[in-house]
Amino acid sequence: MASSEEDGTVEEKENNNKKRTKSTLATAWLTFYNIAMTAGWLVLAMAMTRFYIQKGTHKGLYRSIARTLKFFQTFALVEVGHCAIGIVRTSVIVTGVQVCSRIFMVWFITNSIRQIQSEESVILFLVVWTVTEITRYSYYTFKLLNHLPYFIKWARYNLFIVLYPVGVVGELLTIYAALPFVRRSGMYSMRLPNKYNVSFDYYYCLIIVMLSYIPLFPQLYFHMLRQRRRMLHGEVIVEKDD
Ligand SMILES: CCCCCCCCCCCCC/C=C/C(=O)SCCNC(=O)CCNC(=O)[C@H](O)C(C)(C)COP(=O)(O)OP(=O)(O)OC[C@H]1O[C@@H](n2cnc3c(N)ncnc32)[C@H](O)[C@@H]1OP(=O)(O)O
Repeated sequence: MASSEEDGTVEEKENNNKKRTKSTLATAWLTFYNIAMTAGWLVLAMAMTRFYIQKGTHKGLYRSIARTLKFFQTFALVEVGHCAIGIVRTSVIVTGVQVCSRIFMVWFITNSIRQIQSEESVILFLVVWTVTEITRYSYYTFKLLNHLPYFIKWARYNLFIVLYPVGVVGELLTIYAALPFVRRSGMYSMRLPNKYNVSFDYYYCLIIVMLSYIPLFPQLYFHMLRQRRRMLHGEVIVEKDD
């Protein structure tokens, strides 16, 4: 009897130790990840500012930062994994839509269509993303280190009110600017007849993507407004499961 009680205690202790090791590892990884991402977006901010000061124009700016942008934005896919394995308390769907739409903008629109890289709308969403991500990742970093300055928390849960719609306008204008080039070049499209007997038109796909902002964006925006009420005003909000 005594030995089974002892066994129970040993097992409990082992389980607790395992949980603690797991959460220490998760915290260490998240701290490293958030510091790296803050640094990455700061590098982008500095590169954009330097380019503009030196050249006095935004033309050519995208090409000058393309590599760094592609690397850090693509690396954000890891965040979907964080939610999926439960080391951050965020919805996989919300994070997935956010990250995938950004990756789509970078790889399948801006990077693929040279002619639109100097559009003002590209600079608009790049500046908005950069400000957002520097604020967001530094917020997570300071929070993990238990030293969160109030102004960063304030910026995290207020700036998005303006930046989110402005970023979306930049993205939509960029996709809109891409449409004529996509139609003319027939890029990423498959016309019939072909050996797979499949037809795909990237032009119409882009129109569907633009239309999908209508139902999806308000959901992301209202999610952030709920987070704002929870974090800044301490409201208890019951979120629906994914
Ligand atoms: C394939 C093609 C698809 C096309 C589809 C097209 C449709 C697209 C429609 C909409 C497109 C939107 C495009 C986006 C544009 C822009 O980004 S514009 C720029 C402005 N953007 C923003 O302001 C972004 C706002 N969004 C976000 O912040 C997030 O991405 C989010 C996922 C939407 C919301 O964040 P969420 O994580 O839910 O909230 P938080 O309060 O920040 O965090 C909740 C808890 O989780 C912890 N946490 C999260 N991540 C981390 C981390 N990396 N490290 C540590 N901890 C993390 C966080 O601390 C919170 O913890 P608790 O305090 O314990 O709750």
